[in-house]
Amino acid sequence: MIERAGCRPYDLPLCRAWGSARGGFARRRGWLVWVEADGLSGYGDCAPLPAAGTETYEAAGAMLEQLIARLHGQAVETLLATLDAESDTATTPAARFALDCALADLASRRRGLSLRHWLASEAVDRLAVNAMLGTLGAVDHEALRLSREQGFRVLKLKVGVETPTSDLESLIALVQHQSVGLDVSLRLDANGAWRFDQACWFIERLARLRLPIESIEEPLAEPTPERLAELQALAPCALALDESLPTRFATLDPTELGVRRLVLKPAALGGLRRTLALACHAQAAGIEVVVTSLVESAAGLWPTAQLAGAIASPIPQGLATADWLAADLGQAPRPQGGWLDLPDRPGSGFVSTRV
Ligand SMILES: O=C(O)CCC(=O)C1=CC=C[C@@H](O)[C@@H]1C(=O)O
Ligand SMILES: [Mg+2]
Repeated sequence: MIERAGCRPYDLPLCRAWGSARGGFARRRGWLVWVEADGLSGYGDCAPLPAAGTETYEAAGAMLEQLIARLHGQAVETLLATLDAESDTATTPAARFALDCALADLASRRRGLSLRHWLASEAVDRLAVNAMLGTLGAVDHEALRLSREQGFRVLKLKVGVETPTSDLESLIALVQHQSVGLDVSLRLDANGAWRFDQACWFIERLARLRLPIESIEEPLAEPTPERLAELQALAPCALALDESLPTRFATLDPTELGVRRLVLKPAALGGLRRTLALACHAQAAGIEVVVTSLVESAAGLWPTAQLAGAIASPIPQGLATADWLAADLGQAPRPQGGWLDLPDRPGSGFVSTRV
């Protein structure tokens, strides 16, 4: 039975501004959510980011208050099941994700299991992760070199902030300057910047020039399955849906979206087990999956990484975002040599260090 629960707001500055074709941010605001039962605590993070598909900060705060008010005296398993049942129709995924994580953290601690093993017995302990370098126009050769030296083999860059012509020029310059392509490839994220004709132009050139592109997230401003399938047929790499992924999973057929890959942000999809179910469904149908963070605090990054461990996709995961934050709520998972090793301890791994 939940004996106590609550949340407290946080406001964390970034080391440098995050940019994307859907706009950027210089700080992350949210709430650290906690639940307590049997002398144990569980933590979650509510860090709404509407550009990535969540509700607004105000809507998340209001929903969090309602969700927390109904916890007291309820059994953890009942609450988890209720959240899962309601999530498909909910319009407040970030608030639900926070509570889901706090309850799942508590439930897995109670069972003495890491959160990933609580989610899936065949979970892996090690994940390949990509580096996130920022917008293509702002990235310098030094950052690229450093990431390679640190052991990252997939480097993610935001495109679509500049014109397609200018992005292509920058990419060519970057690739020529560095030995990208020998052992490193680039993951591009257009965040819905391009018209169909612009995307075709860009992708045809990438193919012709044989640039070492690992995948492209959200190429289209109007991402219909038909247009995406046409584009995917032209592309020399996987195209991925991210923020435009439909959230009503019950009726979703991953093979009919037109792309080879799904980027899953559990904080934008409303919960851990619901994202796990979608990932299993997609992988069984031959669609690749990548789990990524929402550039949130350690309280959200830990359960997101644990979920990725449960999903066990071999593709580098978008979990190397802790270094973007100049302050945090606890120690965050940090990759070494391009890999993230997940701890064996019970729960998500998050320990709150600020009071
Ligand atoms: O995928 C990664 O490596 C990190 C996460 C990431 O890139 C994102 C998180 C949140 C908002 C977005 O701008 C961006 C994305 O769209 O994938
Ligand atoms: Mg993306």
